[in-house]
Amino acid sequence: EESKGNTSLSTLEKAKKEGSITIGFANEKPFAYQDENGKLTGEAVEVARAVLKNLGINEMKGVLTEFGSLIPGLNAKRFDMITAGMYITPERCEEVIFANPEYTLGAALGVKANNPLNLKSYEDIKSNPNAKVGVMAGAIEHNYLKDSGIPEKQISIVPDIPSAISALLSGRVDAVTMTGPSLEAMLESANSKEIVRVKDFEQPIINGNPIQGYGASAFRKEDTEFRDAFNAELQKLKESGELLKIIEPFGFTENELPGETTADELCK
Ligand SMILES: CC1=N[C@H](C(=O)O)[C@@H](O)CN1
Repeated sequence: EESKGNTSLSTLEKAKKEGSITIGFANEKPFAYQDENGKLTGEAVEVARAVLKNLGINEMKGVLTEFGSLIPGLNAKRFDMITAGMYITPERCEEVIFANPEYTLGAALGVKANNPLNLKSYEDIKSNPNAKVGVMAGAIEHNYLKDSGIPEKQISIVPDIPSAISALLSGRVDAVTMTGPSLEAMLESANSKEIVRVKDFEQPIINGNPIQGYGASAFRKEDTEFRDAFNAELQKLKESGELLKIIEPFGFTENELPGETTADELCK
């Protein structure tokens, strides 16, 4: 605990005073990444940029870290918020607090062209002991795979999304799983006819429901004031329709709008 004397400012007060904030991101296109010119952008970054601007914070500085290190990095104060499109989950809510969601999505599967093992669901991976699936460390899809009953020996954990794609290209894995937008972005940059998205992928059913992720910015537990201020501005962007305009350039549509779902509900 830092001293709470007159001189110690909250994260929000400090950011407002300096007009600047440091965010953690994992270079996962289209959520949060650096473009060709080195500019920090992406769905989550641009939503945060609009919100922060309305809070009087005009500059965002990025700290790149592996997805699995975002929460530890936030809590170690390497940066002051996470803008990585991270899904709100009860486990994560024990370590950080989330703003309300910006979008909602399911999972996707990438395979070799013509899908040689005919993998169309996590169940198909489970029922073929020879099938190996790659997933990014710290990504929720790893939990989905385990919860679907796929043995660990069929799961290959890689540090980031590009490593998942190289594992698939080289044949070290037969499939990769990640969000649809991440897979689409990777297929575009790989620009290879050898790997494809499974079009008729069946969403995994976990606890009786097809999985549905809700992504949001995350903050340290003590920064409730910051999170609440962020939520208030985010709500205005939702009500004005501005949110959709911000996320559309990154491939999101009105189908991905989160509706009225709140972080509170998703933490339970
Ligand atoms: C944007 C994103 N969401 C998922 C998660 O929150 O774990 C993973 O797919 C990693 N990336």
